[in-house]
Amino acid sequence: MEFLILAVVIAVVALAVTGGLLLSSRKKKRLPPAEAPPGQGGTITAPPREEEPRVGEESAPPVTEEEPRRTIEDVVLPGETTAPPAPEIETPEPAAGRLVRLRARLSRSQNTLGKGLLTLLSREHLDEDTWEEIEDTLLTADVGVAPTQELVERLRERVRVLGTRTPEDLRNLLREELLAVIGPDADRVVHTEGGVSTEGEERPAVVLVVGVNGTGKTTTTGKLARVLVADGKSVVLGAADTFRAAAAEQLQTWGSRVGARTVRGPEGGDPASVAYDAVKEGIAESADVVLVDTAGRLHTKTGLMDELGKVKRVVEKHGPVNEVLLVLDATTGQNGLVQARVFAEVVDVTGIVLTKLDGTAKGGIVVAVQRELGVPVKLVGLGEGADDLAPFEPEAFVDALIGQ
Ligand SMILES: Nc1nc2c(ncn2[C@@H]2O[C@H](COP(=O)(O)OP(=O)(O)OP(=O)(O)O)[C@@H](O)[C@H]2O)c(=O)[nH]1
Repeated sequence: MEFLILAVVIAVVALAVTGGLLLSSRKKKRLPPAEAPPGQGGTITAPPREEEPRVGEESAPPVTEEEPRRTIEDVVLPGETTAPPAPEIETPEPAAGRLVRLRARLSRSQNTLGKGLLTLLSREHLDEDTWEEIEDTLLTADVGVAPTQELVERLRERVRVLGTRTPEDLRNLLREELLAVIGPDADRVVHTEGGVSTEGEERPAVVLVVGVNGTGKTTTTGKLARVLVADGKSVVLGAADTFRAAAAEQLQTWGSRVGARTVRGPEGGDPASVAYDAVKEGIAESADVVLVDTAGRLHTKTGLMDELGKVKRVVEKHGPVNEVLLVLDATTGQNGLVQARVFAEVVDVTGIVLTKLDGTAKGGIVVAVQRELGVPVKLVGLGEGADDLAPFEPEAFVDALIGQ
């Protein structure tokens, strides 16, 4: 019995010893080969944790970035700097007469408003139905309710007095009445006369460009710079729309094409400070005009008011703002009028720029927006081309509409 107990004890001890040996040999296998760092006499040091291979990395070949081969021209010697090639300065088209040159772009308004009205007025019997159609044509072209009623009233009166109507008579009559409702005598000049700054220095004229993002505001600012350069003015641009990084980039590209410097701020920075710096730069450069592109997020009226109000106040530290141009997209119709109202409550708008008039039959918006704000349309956008922004001339506009 004693022998039996002794044999069992020996067997258990033997098993325990063998198991222990096996475990220790496995652990050793997982350790990396021992390294003897210089001067440490073969002390085993485990590599730092992050150097242990991670899942999926064991089989991947080490990534070695191959340096691109440089030619002798690429090597920059100490003291040398690489300057980007200077952009070619363009000569913009003269601003005068652009509307006449671009008149064909008004073809959609021409067909619905101009030719549509002429066809209706030429009917032999101008009965109530025809007058209703004339009214509808004007309303469809976004002329607005009150101006439409006035215009129809005037046309009825004059047609009655006229008696017999030749096509020529009708054309002249319509031309005169459309012109009267647009306002031939309004001041449509973009005022760019400089002055004297609060510090007594020569000061450039300052034009703030406001409007909802997406109406073509930044492009319009860039195109307006070209109009001014074409008129012999030197321009500095202020990229105060700091909420859209691409806007500053876009504006700078427009500026560089006509040699106008663009003052930018950090993305999301204070628009008022960019506007202030732009005017400061304009004074330092003795520029004629500083054009400031502002941000137009219409999220809340108070937010907009705070932001635009601040930009204007800060800029006015240098001297008064000459123009506040409101950019509106002509294709948005009534929505554009709502925007116009909000902006007019926030800043004193002095002129309207109607963009995308080339893509709409709603040329009558010119009348409606002027009525809404009591402010003249000064410029119209008639295409995506760099020189497709034209000073608004009522005569040329009406002639284009009725095909003269
Ligand atoms: N057809 C036409 N396109 C225009 C006109 N004015 C601007 N555009 C185009 O409208 C497109 C959209 O412009 P927007 O989205 O308003 O861009 P943006 O000019 O940077 O405007 P912001 O967002 O205010 O900075 C651009 O491709 C412009 O070239 C115009 O008068 N006619």
